Amino acid sequence: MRRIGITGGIGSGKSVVARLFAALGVPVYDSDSRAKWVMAHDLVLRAQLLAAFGADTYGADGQLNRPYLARVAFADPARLAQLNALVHPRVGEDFAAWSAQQAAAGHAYALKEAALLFESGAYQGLDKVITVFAPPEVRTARVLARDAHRTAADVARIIAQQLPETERLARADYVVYNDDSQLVIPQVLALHQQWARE
Ligand SMILES: CC(C)(COP(=O)(O)OP(=O)(O)OC[C@H]1O[C@@H](n2cnc3c(N)ncnc32)[C@H](O)[C@@H]1O)[C@@H](O)C(=O)NCCC(=O)NCCS
Ligand SMILES: Nc1ncnc2c1ncn2[C@@H]1O[C@H](COP(=O)(O)OP(=O)(O)OP(=O)(O)O)[C@@H](O)[C@H]1O
Repeated sequence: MRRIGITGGIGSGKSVVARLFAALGVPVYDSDSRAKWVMAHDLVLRAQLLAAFGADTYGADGQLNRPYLARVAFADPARLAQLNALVHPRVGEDFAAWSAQQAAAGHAYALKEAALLFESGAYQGLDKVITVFAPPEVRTARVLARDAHRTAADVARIIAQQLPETERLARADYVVYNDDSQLVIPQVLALHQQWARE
């Protein structure tokens, strides 16, 4: 089974494109939601996060205090690197177990959706990588329309902490253009037809 990564900057349309592949029956692993799951359920990781980020990391209900962690992590690259160093290896293990199940189920390929596929090194375990492209101004407008709690400054800071668009495009095996320059569904269908039968 081929393991294909799908990445792109915040608001590029990774989730929309991943949902199109899912509609075609392709298994999709969402790194963002799985990262939050392991942060909430892995007891060793919980202890590490509490030691690194303090008691406010989890609320009284035991749930991850995402606004607190976002504020601390996104304000300081060193703290963000510390968070990533704790979380990403666990997400890698979780993905390995998940993708083995998909291979056993007989799928021709599976997708791993991750905002930080290159930044986290997770691309190394994959056969190919798709980058979903949209220019920063389009991505910012989409995120502001989607996330009421985010300001333009928040989005700019997150974009600044992510890989430059040019590098994400150069390192991709395939690009899905989600910048209104062309329809997205035909691009997804063309890639699916290439992998579904191999
Ligand atoms: C810090 C957290 C709790 C903030 O959660 P919150 O729901 O407020 O933001 P969300 O997860 O939607 O992130 C918003 C956007 O920021 C970007 N982003 C997320 N995590 C990171 C990160 N570690 N480094 C840089 N950018 C990131 C992504 O583009 C994401 O779409 C969350 O981002 C997190 O747990 N990050 C660490 C785990 C991780 O790296 N997840 C991504 C897996 S690839
Ligand atoms: N081509 C498009 N036209 C209009 N809206 C779009 C388009 N593509 C995505 N969107 C919208 O833009 C927002 C961002 O898309 P999506 O959530 O798929 O991006 P993402 O890359 O997964 O973002 P994040 O990194 O924040 O998870 C969503 O509200 C989505 O509905």
